[in-house]
Amino acid sequence: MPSLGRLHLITDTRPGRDPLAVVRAALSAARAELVVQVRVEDSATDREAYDLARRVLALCTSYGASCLVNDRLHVALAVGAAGGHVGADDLPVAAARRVLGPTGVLGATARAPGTAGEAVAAGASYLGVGPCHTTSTKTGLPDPIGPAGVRAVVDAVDVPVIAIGGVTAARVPALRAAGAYGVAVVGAVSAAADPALATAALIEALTC
Ligand SMILES: Cc1ncc(COP(=O)(O)OP(=O)(O)O)c(N)n1
Ligand SMILES: Cc1ncsc1CCOP(=O)(O)O
Ligand SMILES: [Mg+2]
Repeated sequence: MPSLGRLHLITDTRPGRDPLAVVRAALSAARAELVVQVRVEDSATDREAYDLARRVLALCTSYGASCLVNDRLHVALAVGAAGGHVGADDLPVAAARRVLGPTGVLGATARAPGTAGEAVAAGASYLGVGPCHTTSTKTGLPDPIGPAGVRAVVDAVDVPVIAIGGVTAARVPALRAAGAYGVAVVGAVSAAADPALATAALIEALTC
């Protein structure tokens, strides 16, 4: 399995956004270091998810970057993505592992050491841990766990921890100091005036 990239860009497909333009800009800055996770609204059809994932994967492939699909593992398999990401409302991790097979990249959401350990035992190859900070991109989330919460999970598992939720370049050093392998972002890139510049700043912060 190729090593996991440290910067995960999650697509923002809310109305009025242009996820492909953002992915193009981010790839131009991060190139093979980027992981793009295709995430669509729950209301999107499988056909819409498939069409976006196919386009994102083609862009990623041209830069040697990886593409994952959130929630809809059948879409990940259908387009030939590297893997997928599941959380509490999705397939259980063990079932997701069976769907993706032994070599697929499988991310699982966790915010506490206990559930993190269970996810790894069930087959997760990385963990998305958060929300680390307040986010305006997703509603209904529990309180942020901060870098200390990230550290607690990092100490409990032996897979890469990807910190998520309100991550900005300025917040990366504290998350890395807490042991995060990398970060996942929506707004820090998608809402930036210059998504390529914002991506470059995140990569710079991750490589310091
Ligand atoms: C890297 C990463 N971490 C966490 C999540 C959140 O997944 P989930 O809890 O299933 O919530 P949705 O994204 O499906 O709304 C993620 N997607 N990626
Ligand atoms: C999908 C998801 N899960 C936890 S926070 C989040 C969204 C993160 O978005 P942002 O980087 O804009 O805070
Ligand atoms: Mg999910």
